[in-house]
Amino acid sequence: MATATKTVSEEEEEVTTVKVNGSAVNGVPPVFTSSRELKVVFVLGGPGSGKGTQCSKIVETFGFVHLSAGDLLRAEIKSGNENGNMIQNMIKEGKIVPAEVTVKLLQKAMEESENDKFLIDGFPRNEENRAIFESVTGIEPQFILFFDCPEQEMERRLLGRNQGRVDDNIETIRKRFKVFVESSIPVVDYYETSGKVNKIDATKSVDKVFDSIRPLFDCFNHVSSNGYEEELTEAIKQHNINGSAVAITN
Ligand SMILES: Nc1ncnc2c1ncn2[C@@H]1O[C@H](COP(=O)(O)OP(=O)(O)OP(=O)(O)O)[C@@H](O)[C@H]1O
Ligand SMILES: Nc1ccn([C@H]2C[C@H](O)[C@@H](COP(=O)(O)O)O2)c(=O)n1
Repeated sequence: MATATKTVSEEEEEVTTVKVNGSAVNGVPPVFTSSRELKVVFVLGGPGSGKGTQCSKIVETFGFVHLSAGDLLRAEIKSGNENGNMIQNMIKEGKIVPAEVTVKLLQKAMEESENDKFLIDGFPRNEENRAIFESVTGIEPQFILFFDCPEQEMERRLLGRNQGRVDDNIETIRKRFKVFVESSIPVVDYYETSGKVNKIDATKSVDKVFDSIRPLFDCFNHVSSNGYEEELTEAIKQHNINGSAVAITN
Protein backbone atom coordinates (compact mmCIF):
# COMPACT_ATOMS: atom_id res chain seq x y z
CA MET A 1 0.00 0.00 0.00
CA ALA A 2 1.30 3.44 -0.89
CA THR A 3 1.95 5.71 2.08
CA ALA A 4 2.09 9.52 2.31
CA THR A 5 5.35 9.39 4.25
CA LYS A 6 7.92 11.86 2.92
CA THR A 7 11.55 11.00 2.42
CA VAL A 8 14.10 12.86 4.55
CA SER A 9 15.26 14.85 1.53
CA GLU A 10 11.67 15.88 0.69
CA GLU A 11 11.14 17.09 4.25
CA GLU A 12 14.44 18.96 4.25
CA GLU A 13 13.51 20.64 1.00
CA GLU A 14 10.17 21.79 2.44
CA VAL A 15 11.60 23.59 5.46
CA THR A 16 14.63 25.09 3.79
CA THR A 17 13.17 26.32 0.53
CA VAL A 18 15.73 28.80 -0.76
CA LYS A 19 14.54 31.69 -2.82
CA VAL A 20 16.86 31.43 -5.77
CA ASN A 21 15.15 33.74 -8.22
CA GLY A 22 17.65 36.51 -7.54
CA SER A 23 20.98 36.74 -9.27
CA ALA A 24 24.37 36.29 -7.66
CA VAL A 25 26.18 39.19 -5.96
CA ASN A 26 29.93 38.93 -6.58
CA GLY A 27 29.40 35.30 -7.59
CA VAL A 28 27.52 34.46 -4.36
CA PRO A 29 24.00 33.08 -4.98
CA PRO A 30 20.96 34.47 -3.08
CA VAL A 31 21.03 33.32 0.52
CA PHE A 32 17.59 34.29 1.75
CA THR A 33 15.90 31.24 3.20
CA SER A 34 12.18 31.07 3.70
CA SER A 35 9.50 28.50 3.10
CA ARG A 36 6.93 31.32 2.92
CA GLU A 37 5.84 33.41 -0.04
CA LEU A 38 6.71 36.84 1.34
CA LYS A 39 4.81 39.93 0.24
CA VAL A 40 6.79 43.15 0.40
CA VAL A 41 5.66 46.74 -0.14
CA PHE A 42 8.38 49.40 -0.29
CA VAL A 43 7.46 52.75 1.28
CA LEU A 44 9.41 55.65 -0.17
CA GLY A 45 9.24 59.43 0.08
CA GLY A 46 11.31 62.32 1.30
CA PRO A 47 12.41 62.71 4.92
CA GLY A 48 9.39 63.80 6.97
CA SER A 49 6.83 63.03 4.27
CA GLY A 50 4.88 60.87 6.75
CA LYS A 51 6.00 57.33 5.85
CA GLY A 52 6.32 56.07 9.43
CA THR A 53 3.01 57.64 10.47
CA GLN A 54 1.11 55.88 7.68
CA CYS A 55 2.97 52.59 8.17
CA SER A 56 1.63 52.43 11.75
CA LYS A 57 -1.91 52.80 10.44
CA ILE A 58 -1.38 50.14 7.76
CA VAL A 59 -0.04 47.75 10.39
CA GLU A 60 -3.13 48.31 12.60
CA THR A 61 -5.61 47.85 9.75
CA PHE A 62 -3.99 45.33 7.44
CA GLY A 63 -1.72 43.23 9.65
CA PHE A 64 1.56 44.03 7.91
CA VAL A 65 4.86 44.08 9.79
CA HIS A 66 6.54 47.49 9.64
CA LEU A 67 10.28 47.34 9.03
CA SER A 68 11.82 50.81 9.06
CA ALA A 69 15.35 50.66 7.67
CA GLY A 70 16.20 53.81 9.66
CA ASP A 71 14.87 52.28 12.91
CA LEU A 72 16.85 49.07 12.32
CA LEU A 73 20.02 51.11 11.77
CA ARG A 74 19.37 53.20 14.90
CA ALA A 75 18.84 49.99 16.91
CA GLU A 76 22.17 48.73 15.57
CA ILE A 77 23.88 51.88 16.90
CA LYS A 78 22.29 51.33 20.33
CA SER A 79 23.25 47.65 20.42
CA GLY A 80 26.94 48.56 20.55
CA ASN A 81 27.65 46.52 17.42
CA GLU A 82 31.01 47.10 15.68
CA ASN A 83 29.24 48.95 12.83
CA GLY A 84 27.55 51.34 15.26
CA ASN A 85 30.01 54.23 14.96
CA MET A 86 30.09 54.08 11.18
CA ILE A 87 26.26 54.05 11.02
CA GLN A 88 25.97 56.92 13.52
CA ASN A 89 28.39 59.09 11.54
CA MET A 90 26.64 58.39 8.24
CA ILE A 91 23.20 59.19 9.68
CA LYS A 92 24.50 62.45 11.19
CA GLU A 93 25.81 63.40 7.75
CA GLY A 94 22.54 62.40 6.06
CA LYS A 95 24.41 59.76 4.04
CA ILE A 96 23.22 56.29 3.04
CA VAL A 97 24.73 53.36 4.92
CA PRO A 98 26.30 50.59 2.74
CA ALA A 99 23.59 48.27 1.47
CA GLU A 100 25.21 45.08 2.82
CA VAL A 101 24.61 46.35 6.37
CA THR A 102 20.99 47.43 5.85
CA VAL A 103 19.98 44.41 3.77
CA LYS A 104 21.39 42.05 6.41
CA LEU A 105 19.27 43.76 9.09
CA LEU A 106 16.12 43.60 6.95
CA GLN A 107 16.78 39.98 6.02
CA LYS A 108 17.23 39.00 9.69
CA ALA A 109 14.03 40.80 10.71
CA MET A 110 12.02 39.08 7.97
CA GLU A 111 13.43 35.66 8.76
CA GLU A 112 12.67 36.09 12.46
CA SER A 113 9.08 37.14 11.82
CA GLU A 114 6.24 34.68 11.45
CA ASN A 115 4.31 37.13 9.32
CA ASP A 116 4.46 37.04 5.53
CA LYS A 117 3.52 40.69 4.77
CA PHE A 118 6.12 43.40 5.20
CA LEU A 119 6.12 47.16 4.77
CA ILE A 120 9.72 48.14 4.20
CA ASP A 121 9.95 51.84 5.03
CA GLY A 122 12.78 54.09 3.83
CA PHE A 123 14.18 51.41 1.57
CA PRO A 124 15.55 51.03 -1.10
CA ARG A 125 17.16 54.43 -0.64
CA ASN A 126 19.49 54.13 -3.63
CA GLU A 127 20.33 51.84 -6.53
CA GLU A 128 22.80 49.86 -4.42
CA ASN A 129 20.08 49.17 -1.79
CA ARG A 130 17.71 48.00 -4.51
CA ALA A 131 20.12 45.75 -6.37
CA ILE A 132 21.56 44.06 -3.29
CA PHE A 133 18.15 43.44 -1.70
CA GLU A 134 16.91 41.88 -4.92
CA SER A 135 20.01 39.71 -5.32
CA VAL A 136 20.10 38.53 -1.72
CA THR A 137 16.38 37.88 -1.21
CA GLY A 138 15.08 37.35 -4.74
CA ILE A 139 12.02 39.32 -3.64
CA GLU A 140 10.21 41.63 -6.04
CA PRO A 141 8.00 44.19 -4.27
CA GLN A 142 4.23 43.96 -4.75
CA PHE A 143 4.23 47.73 -5.28
CA ILE A 144 5.79 50.98 -4.12
CA LEU A 145 4.05 53.64 -2.05
CA PHE A 146 5.62 56.96 -2.89
CA PHE A 147 4.81 59.87 -0.57
CA ASP A 148 4.96 63.09 -2.51
CA CYS A 149 5.48 66.19 -0.36
CA PRO A 150 7.18 69.56 -0.98
CA GLU A 151 10.47 70.18 0.85
CA GLN A 152 9.07 73.17 2.69
CA GLU A 153 6.36 71.01 4.33
CA MET A 154 8.78 68.15 5.07
CA GLU A 155 11.20 70.60 6.69
CA ARG A 156 8.39 72.04 8.84
CA ARG A 157 7.38 68.54 9.98
CA LEU A 158 10.93 67.39 10.71
CA LEU A 159 11.76 70.48 12.75
CA GLY A 160 8.58 69.89 14.77
CA ARG A 161 9.08 66.13 15.24
CA ASN A 162 10.93 66.44 18.54
CA GLN A 163 12.07 62.82 18.89
CA GLY A 164 15.68 63.71 19.68
CA ARG A 165 17.01 62.38 16.36
CA VAL A 166 20.58 63.44 15.54
CA ASP A 167 19.51 64.14 11.95
CA ASP A 168 16.47 66.35 12.62
CA ASN A 169 18.47 69.60 12.53
CA ILE A 170 18.38 72.05 9.64
CA GLU A 171 21.94 71.29 8.46
CA THR A 172 21.40 67.51 8.22
CA ILE A 173 17.86 67.92 6.89
CA ARG A 174 19.19 69.88 3.88
CA LYS A 175 21.75 67.12 3.23
CA ARG A 176 19.03 64.45 3.49
CA PHE A 177 16.90 66.33 0.94
CA LYS A 178 19.84 66.45 -1.48
CA VAL A 179 20.54 62.72 -1.08
CA PHE A 180 16.84 62.00 -1.56
CA VAL A 181 16.71 63.85 -4.88
CA GLU A 182 20.03 62.51 -6.16
CA SER A 183 19.85 58.88 -4.97
CA SER A 184 16.30 57.91 -4.00
CA ILE A 185 14.23 59.50 -6.78
CA PRO A 186 16.11 57.41 -9.39
CA VAL A 187 14.92 54.26 -7.57
CA VAL A 188 11.32 55.51 -7.76
CA ASP A 189 11.88 56.18 -11.48
CA TYR A 190 13.22 52.62 -11.88
CA TYR A 191 10.05 51.10 -10.41
CA GLU A 192 7.90 53.53 -12.37
CA THR A 193 8.97 51.83 -15.58
CA SER A 194 7.29 48.62 -14.38
CA GLY A 195 4.12 50.45 -13.27
CA LYS A 196 4.67 49.62 -9.60
CA VAL A 197 4.66 53.13 -8.16
CA ASN A 198 1.60 54.54 -6.44
CA LYS A 199 2.06 58.21 -5.77
CA ILE A 200 0.36 59.53 -2.67
CA ASP A 201 -0.36 63.20 -2.02
CA ALA A 202 1.29 63.40 1.41
CA THR A 203 0.37 67.03 2.04
CA LYS A 204 -3.14 66.15 3.25
CA SER A 205 -4.13 65.35 6.84
CA VAL A 206 -3.01 62.01 8.32
CA ASP A 207 -6.52 60.56 7.95
CA LYS A 208 -6.99 61.80 4.39
CA VAL A 209 -3.61 60.34 3.37
CA PHE A 210 -4.63 57.01 4.87
CA ASP A 211 -7.94 57.10 2.99
CA SER A 212 -6.01 57.35 -0.29
CA ILE A 213 -3.77 54.42 0.64
CA ARG A 214 -6.42 52.08 2.01
CA PRO A 215 -7.76 50.74 -1.35
CA LEU A 216 -4.28 49.51 -2.29
CA PHE A 217 -4.20 47.25 0.77
CA ASP A 218 -7.81 46.05 0.83
CA CYS A 219 -6.94 43.08 -1.36
CA PHE A 220 -4.69 41.66 1.37
CA ASN A 221 -7.72 41.48 3.71
CA HIS A 222 -10.46 40.57 1.23
CA VAL A 223 -9.09 37.99 -1.15
CA SER A 224 -11.55 37.35 -3.94
CA SER A 225 -11.92 34.03 -5.70
CA ASN A 226 -9.48 35.34 -8.34
CA GLY A 227 -6.76 35.75 -5.74
CA TYR A 228 -5.30 38.97 -4.38
CA GLU A 229 -3.12 39.68 -7.46
CA GLU A 230 -6.06 40.56 -9.72
CA GLU A 231 -7.63 42.69 -7.00
CA LEU A 232 -4.33 44.48 -6.45
CA THR A 233 -3.82 45.13 -10.16
CA GLU A 234 -7.32 46.64 -10.35
CA ALA A 235 -6.69 48.77 -7.21
CA ILE A 236 -3.43 50.13 -8.70
CA LYS A 237 -5.23 50.88 -11.98
CA GLN A 238 -8.00 52.73 -10.14
CA HIS A 239 -5.46 54.62 -8.01
CA ASN A 240 -3.78 55.91 -11.15
CA ILE A 241 -7.08 56.74 -12.89
CA ASN A 242 -8.07 58.77 -9.84
CA GLY A 243 -5.47 61.34 -10.74
CA SER A 244 -2.37 60.04 -9.01
CA ALA A 245 -0.48 58.73 -12.03
CA VAL A 246 3.18 59.29 -11.37
CA ALA A 247 4.94 62.17 -13.05
CA ILE A 248 8.12 62.59 -11.07
CA THR A 249 10.01 65.81 -11.53
CA ASN A 250 13.19 66.77 -9.73
N1 LIG B 1 -0.16 64.11 7.04
C1 LIG B 1 0.53 64.77 7.99
N2 LIG B 1 0.26 66.04 8.27
C2 LIG B 1 0.97 66.72 9.20
N3 LIG B 1 1.96 66.18 9.95
C3 LIG B 1 2.28 64.90 9.70
C4 LIG B 1 1.60 64.12 8.71
N4 LIG B 1 2.12 62.90 8.69
C5 LIG B 1 3.12 62.88 9.60
N5 LIG B 1 3.21 64.07 10.22
C6 LIG B 1 4.17 64.47 11.25
O1 LIG B 1 5.38 64.79 10.56
C7 LIG B 1 6.52 64.27 11.25
C8 LIG B 1 7.26 63.30 10.34
O2 LIG B 1 6.41 62.17 10.10
P1 LIG B 1 7.04 60.71 9.96
O3 LIG B 1 7.98 60.46 11.08
O4 LIG B 1 5.90 59.78 9.78
O5 LIG B 1 7.82 60.91 8.59
P2 LIG B 1 8.83 59.94 7.84
O6 LIG B 1 8.58 60.08 6.39
O7 LIG B 1 8.74 58.56 8.41
O8 LIG B 1 10.22 60.60 8.23
P3 LIG B 1 11.71 60.01 8.17
O9 LIG B 1 11.97 59.58 6.78
O10 LIG B 1 12.56 61.17 8.57
O11 LIG B 1 11.78 58.89 9.16
C9 LIG B 1 5.98 63.63 12.54
O12 LIG B 1 6.09 64.55 13.58
C10 LIG B 1 4.51 63.34 12.20
O13 LIG B 1 3.69 63.39 13.35
N1 LIG C 1 17.89 52.39 3.50
C1 LIG C 1 18.37 53.27 4.41
C2 LIG C 1 17.52 53.91 5.31
C3 LIG C 1 18.04 54.81 6.20
N2 LIG C 1 19.35 55.07 6.20
C4 LIG C 1 19.95 56.04 7.13
C5 LIG C 1 20.17 57.36 6.43
C6 LIG C 1 18.92 58.13 6.78
O1 LIG C 1 19.11 59.52 6.68
C7 LIG C 1 18.71 57.66 8.21
C8 LIG C 1 17.35 57.85 8.75
O2 LIG C 1 16.40 57.12 7.98
P1 LIG C 1 14.82 57.38 8.16
O3 LIG C 1 14.46 56.98 9.54
O4 LIG C 1 14.63 58.84 7.92
O5 LIG C 1 14.15 56.55 7.12
O6 LIG C 1 19.09 56.29 8.21
C9 LIG C 1 20.18 54.41 5.30
O7 LIG C 1 21.39 54.65 5.28
N3 LIG C 1 19.68 53.52 4.43
